[in-house]
Amino acid sequence: MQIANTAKLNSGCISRNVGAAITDKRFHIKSIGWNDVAKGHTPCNLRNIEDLIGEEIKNENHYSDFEKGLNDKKSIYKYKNKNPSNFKGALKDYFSESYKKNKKDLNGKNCSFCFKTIHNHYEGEANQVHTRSLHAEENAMLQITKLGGLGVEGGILFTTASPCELCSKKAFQLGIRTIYFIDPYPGISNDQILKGGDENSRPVMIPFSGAIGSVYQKLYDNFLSYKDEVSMTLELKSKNKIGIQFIGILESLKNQNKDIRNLLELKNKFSDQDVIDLLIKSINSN
Ligand SMILES: Nc1ccn([C@H]2C[C@H](O)[C@@H](COP(=O)(O)O)O2)c(=O)n1
Repeated sequence: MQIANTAKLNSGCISRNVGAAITDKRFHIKSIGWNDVAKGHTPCNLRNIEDLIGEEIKNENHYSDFEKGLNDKKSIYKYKNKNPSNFKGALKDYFSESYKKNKKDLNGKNCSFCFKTIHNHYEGEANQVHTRSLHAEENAMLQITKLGGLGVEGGILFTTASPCELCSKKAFQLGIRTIYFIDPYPGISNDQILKGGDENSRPVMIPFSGAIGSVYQKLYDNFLSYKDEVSMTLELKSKNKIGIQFIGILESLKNQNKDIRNLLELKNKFSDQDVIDLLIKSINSN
């Protein structure tokens, strides 16, 4: 899950960042994904409403024809209301006034917009399908297909947000048997998809428990190599064993601790107590 959690930092979605990792049943990693736009599309965090709400459209290739209000003449799609009649108009209507008034409060931050939120707002819907990104789980599944990996039947999906209905169906179809998740994502995917069908093939949803993110890092990061830590802990207690064997450790710590640096530079000989005091001080200050 820590790998899925790290993968989510790649996401350019401005609504939610999600990471996923798929393993086989023995926890060998098969693929990693995060929510991201289709290759070649520009992530939302790099786009700016200013490109679209002015008279002239800027940075054209970062926006779809639909967003630019240039719907294909043959398209049967229409916004329900006359005003705004297209997405460009909707974006202006949604943002223009508040943007003009409060732009300075962004302190130079890019004014990105969420297509899904605005489109749904004018449609009067709450449709998750309008997200520009592929979902993290979906991207992890597609990575296996794209790069020709082995099957994941019986495998495990780790995802930082529980899967939506579409990704749940795909997980089911791939034969994934266990889904670990952190945040519950709203919707009926669990009741509608994962608890449907053949009981013997249903993936089981398990809320993740354990250290994650910076807590994981704090818990597992070594201060010293474990070998040195054990020998130091055991041998510091027995007199006259210190001397030379700990000079190596002190050397490796000297850049982190100025007391150790001073001691190594000023003294040729250290008493056992010097070494013990410094190491304890150094461990405590870490
Ligand atoms: N299980 C999930 C749930 C959501 N998302 C992604 C898709 C969108 O990029 C964003 C949507 O978040 P929200 O519905 O909160 O706007 O999160 C995802 O990758 N996996």
